[in-house]
Amino acid sequence: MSKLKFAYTEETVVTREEFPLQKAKEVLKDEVIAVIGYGVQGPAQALNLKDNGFHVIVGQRKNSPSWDKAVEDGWEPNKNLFSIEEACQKGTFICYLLSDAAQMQMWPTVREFLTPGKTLCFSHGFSVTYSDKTGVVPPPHVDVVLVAPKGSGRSVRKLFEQGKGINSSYAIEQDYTKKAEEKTLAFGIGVGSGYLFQTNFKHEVYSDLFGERGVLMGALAGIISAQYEVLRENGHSPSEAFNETVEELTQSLVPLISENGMDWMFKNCSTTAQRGALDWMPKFKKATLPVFHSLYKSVSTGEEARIVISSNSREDYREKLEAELQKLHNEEIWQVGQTVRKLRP
Ligand SMILES: NC(=O)c1ccc[n+]([C@@H]2O[C@H](COP(=O)([O-])OP(=O)(O)OC[C@H]3O[C@@H](n4cnc5c(N)ncnc54)[C@H](O)[C@@H]3O)[C@@H](O)[C@H]2O)c1
Ligand SMILES: CC(C)(O)[C@@H](O)C(=O)O
Ligand SMILES: [Mg+2]
Ligand SMILES: [Mg+2]
Repeated sequence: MSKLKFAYTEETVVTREEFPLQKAKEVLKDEVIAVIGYGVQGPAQALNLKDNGFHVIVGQRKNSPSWDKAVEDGWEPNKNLFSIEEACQKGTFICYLLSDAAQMQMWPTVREFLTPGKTLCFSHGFSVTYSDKTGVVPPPHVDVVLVAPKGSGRSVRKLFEQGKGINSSYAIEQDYTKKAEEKTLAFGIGVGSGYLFQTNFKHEVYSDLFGERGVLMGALAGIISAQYEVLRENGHSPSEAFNETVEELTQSLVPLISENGMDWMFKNCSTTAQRGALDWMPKFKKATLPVFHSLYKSVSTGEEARIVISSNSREDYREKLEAELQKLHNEEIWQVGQTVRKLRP
């Protein structure tokens, strides 16, 4: 565990060099890790743990598409794939990876199996931070911890298969055994984290909800849509509008930002582009800053959590969501994208 300087601030970071896989396996050697839920994060974390040699079982609702997916992925019913209840009973380190709304619904069941000394692990601070809405209040005799990969479950698995890793935040909410931190770090290394940085449940959920509604997904999708629309309204062809909005962003410029930062990406564009981007950057910042302020407020007051819980708990939630995503899929820009992607050399 080292203290690293991030610009002017010192933070705690744990790397694989400091906490090797061998040590992680030693720390968790007597634990049965039960991954509850096999949606997006569940498969990635469970498969990475299994491939890394941990004792892991999966708990999932029977007769569900996720159960069938688990079987397809090689999990065997009654051997290492069980109902949620059975897995919670067998597991000593319970990794709660149902959707956030489902965590709330299944809580009365899961709570029954939290006997003294077990660990309850989350990948999001949602259920515990908004306990006034979710009712998720863990008993005092368990460790309550968090390992939150900072990316989609798809990337968690893909990067692991490529021999790389994603970064994760970690937090300890309750340390009953006095070994919570060691176990959490071992688990974080086990699921394939490249490194782990320290947070707390509240900061994890606030930043995560803010980020995904903002730059990572909501704001990104919004400004992409706006720019495409203006280009199309002004007579630009679909391929030109798409290339100038999405394709160049993902294929050329974001990889440059990833390699060496925004300034370096700017340095590798023309002086014409630099002048215009530097002039327009503050205008976009000014236009969006109030939106970001109201978004943070909506997160910190619990309004976003309330919306998530009320909409995701509805019977017809999946169908409604599918219809919304289908609408996005059918938009001209994303239809054009299908053709453009096929043209990539
Ligand atoms: N999706 C991601 O990549 C990602 C990334 C970081 C953190 N997280 C966090 O990880 C956790 C799991 O998220 P996810 O996106 O993998 O979940 P998900 O939406 O994919 O759902 C996971 C499982 O919940 C089950 N489920 C849904 N409703 C249920 C119900 N009423 N009763 C019982 N089971 C039910 C589904 O069968 C599914 O297998 C959440 O806390 C989420 O915030 C997710
Ligand atoms: C992958 C994300 C957006 O980082 C995650 O937070 C999620 O909720 O799926
Ligand atoms: Mg999230
Ligand atoms: Mg996230």
